[in-house]
Amino acid sequence: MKMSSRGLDSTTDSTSQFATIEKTEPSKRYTPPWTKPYIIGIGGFSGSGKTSISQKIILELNQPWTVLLLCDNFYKALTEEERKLALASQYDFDCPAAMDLELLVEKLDSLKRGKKTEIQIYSFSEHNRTEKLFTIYGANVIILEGIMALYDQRLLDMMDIKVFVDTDLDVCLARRLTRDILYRGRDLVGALQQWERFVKPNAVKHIYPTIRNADLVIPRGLDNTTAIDLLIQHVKKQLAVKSKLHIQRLEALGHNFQFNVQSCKNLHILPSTPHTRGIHSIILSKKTERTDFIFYFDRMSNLLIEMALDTLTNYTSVDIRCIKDYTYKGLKQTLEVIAVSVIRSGDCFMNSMKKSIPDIPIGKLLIQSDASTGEPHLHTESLPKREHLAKYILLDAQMIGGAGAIMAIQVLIDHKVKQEDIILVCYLLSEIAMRRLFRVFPEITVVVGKLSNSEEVDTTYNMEGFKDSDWPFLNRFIDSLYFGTD
Ligand SMILES: Nc1ncnc2c1ncn2[C@@H]1O[C@H](COP(=O)(O)OP(=O)(O)O)[C@@H](O)[C@H]1O
Ligand SMILES: O=c1ccn([C@@H]2O[C@H](COP(=O)(O)O)[C@@H](O)[C@H]2O)c(=O)[nH]1
Repeated sequence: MKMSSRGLDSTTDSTSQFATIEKTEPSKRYTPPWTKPYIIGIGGFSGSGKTSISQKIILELNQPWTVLLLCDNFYKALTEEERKLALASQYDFDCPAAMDLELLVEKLDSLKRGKKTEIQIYSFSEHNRTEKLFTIYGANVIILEGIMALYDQRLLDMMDIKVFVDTDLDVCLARRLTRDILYRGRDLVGALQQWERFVKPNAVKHIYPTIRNADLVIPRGLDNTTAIDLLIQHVKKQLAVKSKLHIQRLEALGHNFQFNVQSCKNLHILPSTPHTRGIHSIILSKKTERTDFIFYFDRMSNLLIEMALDTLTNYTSVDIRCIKDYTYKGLKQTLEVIAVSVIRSGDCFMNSMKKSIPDIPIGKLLIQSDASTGEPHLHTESLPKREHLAKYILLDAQMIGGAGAIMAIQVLIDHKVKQEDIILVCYLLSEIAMRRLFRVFPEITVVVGKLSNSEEVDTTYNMEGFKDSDWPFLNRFIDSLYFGTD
């Protein structure tokens, strides 16, 4: 195993960089974790075990949004003539010119900047790109794997660690033959001809020299468990540093930020009346029965959804002809309204949402906190596609640290939704979460059932993580909505 000091143990560098950011611009900056994915490049000969090692890393890292990006998807589209040669095993797929490296650089750059990126899938039996698209958004870790992964300087510059899998060429041939015949629709004679004429000479000429770009060399491929474990431990350590920095940034957001609840025109808190206090009393009580909770939470969500709809100003005048030729000067919505639920607690509002706008388009986001770091992770996003402007009502029942809500809003913004078109509806919101939200997104509108201060909620929690003292009853009831248990 060979290691250089470049890729491994760069922990101190990233920490000091963070300190500089905080010093120059105290706590205002927020960088969503997926805009800085950790990129691992894995190069080596065909059949050396690159894909198998990548799969092992994915399994062991067990990180949401780890993406395997195959260089194989970037073979250039073939002409009819070239395709005939390829089908006869007479086409050279192993020289750098066979690959669309420009496109690969463009796509990796897009992913590195946290953009939603579409990759066309390649068919080995057709020797061509298919119509099938693979969409990647919000990757935490990207593994770029392929024979040319360590070839282009622009790709190397984007990688956090570069790995070369150094397996003996004869072993590679044996493994490649079995795989290509079994899974890639090839026959023995053609596969051997291709190997002798193109694969082997190019491996020596173009691929082996890329070993010098590697931070880590893994001899014997998948069999080298020591080297693979070392790599996995290193990546885990780097990811832990990254998520610690992210949490520190998030935590800093709420501090030293003077925020006046009374004068914020974008914050709408449900007026405290005997009626609304009566509903809070039922919802917040530990003793409330499940059926009562569901009934009164539904009442509460009706009130909050009505409030949210009242904040919309995008109306145009219309003349309504009534009976006896009376004309009513009415109003009509000019923008479509879309509901986005943060699974699962946001779903508690869905009933009321559909009662107000029956055919409302619905999007879903699944954001969960990592139990050990407290860092929120985006697991699923499905948003209705819209070319035109729309208003987005984002629904989440409770917010303590605000990290999940910040991430949810950032996802909408990444989908080209403007801050001023987002209305966040939340039943319970802690003051710290509110300060963080407005610090990062001052233009959003927030509709709240009840603002909770530190007397009601222990704000020393781990961002979105819950302690026993943090509103566990609401979680219990949200669970009961789904699973029918108390
Ligand atoms: N250490 C190993 N022992 C046995 N078979 C292996 C080993 N590593 C990989 N293989 C098999 O060899 C073939 C090629 O491995 P793969 O990971 O696809 O290589 P690459 O992506 O570098 O072309 C696959 O069928 C894989 O299952
Ligand atoms: O249409 C194609 C495209 C590529 N190849 C061969 O694939 C390997 C690279 O893939 P690995 O997964 O790294 O083995 C390359 O050596 C090409 O010869 C192909 O046969 N047909």
